[in-house]
Amino acid sequence: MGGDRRIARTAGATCRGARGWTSFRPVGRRHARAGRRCRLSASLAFEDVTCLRGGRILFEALGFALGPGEAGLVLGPNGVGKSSLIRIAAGLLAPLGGRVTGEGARALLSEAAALDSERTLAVALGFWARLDAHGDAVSEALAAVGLRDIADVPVRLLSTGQRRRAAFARVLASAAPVWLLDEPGNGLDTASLAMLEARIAVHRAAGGIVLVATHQPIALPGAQEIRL
Ligand SMILES: Nc1ncnc2c1ncn2[C@@H]1O[C@H](COP(=O)(O)OP(=O)(O)OP(=O)(O)O)[C@@H](O)[C@H]1O
Repeated sequence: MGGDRRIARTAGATCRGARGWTSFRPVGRRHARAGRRCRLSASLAFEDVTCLRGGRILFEALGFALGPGEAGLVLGPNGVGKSSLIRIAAGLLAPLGGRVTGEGARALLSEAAALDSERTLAVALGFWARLDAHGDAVSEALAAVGLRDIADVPVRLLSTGQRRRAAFARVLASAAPVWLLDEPGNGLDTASLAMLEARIAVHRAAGGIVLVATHQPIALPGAQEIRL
């Protein structure tokens, strides 16, 4: 993976964290964050990743690495490739060059919630949670995002903000240590945004990793900025 410290580079992109340039570190090491012992073992790294989409290079030779408890914040104007980066991290889009490595399952929140619109919220979420072998996590996840009272409502009847919270509940119920969140705050009111930030903080405190692409301000203390 190269040297211990590597300057993230890309055509017109920078990658910098609160503690300076990204550094690669051994996977699975105990991460002392705020004096806490981490329970999750996770990592995510982009190494010289180049993205071609629609015949256009969106970013080139992009590199960054996230260890337990860390967050990456993908920033940039419309159409620059933020969602494409998240899709590459999720394994849904192959990079033209470079590679993505990491440890731990990844959960994706994207524009499409991928919840069966004809099923009730609880059943639609349960489908995915059972695939992830965490079927019993649905009720807890719905409570966490404030949707337990409408667990029996069909997904198609949910409002925009409720739909986004349901998509986030799917991430919570997955128990994946690596969260890939594409515009997670879209459609959320102030209280829901605060809930999202709080859940992300709890996840990171437990050693989880979060990679967020967003237009709106989301509190991610100490996050590495990945500017496209
Ligand atoms: N399936 C596709 N096929 C071809 N080109 C695509 C496809 N999806 C997106 N693109 C193009 O890739 C570029 C980057 O799109 P992407 O959605 O990653 O940008 P973004 O930074 O997330 O934008 P926004 O801030 O508007 O959400 C855009 O020019 C878009 O037209």
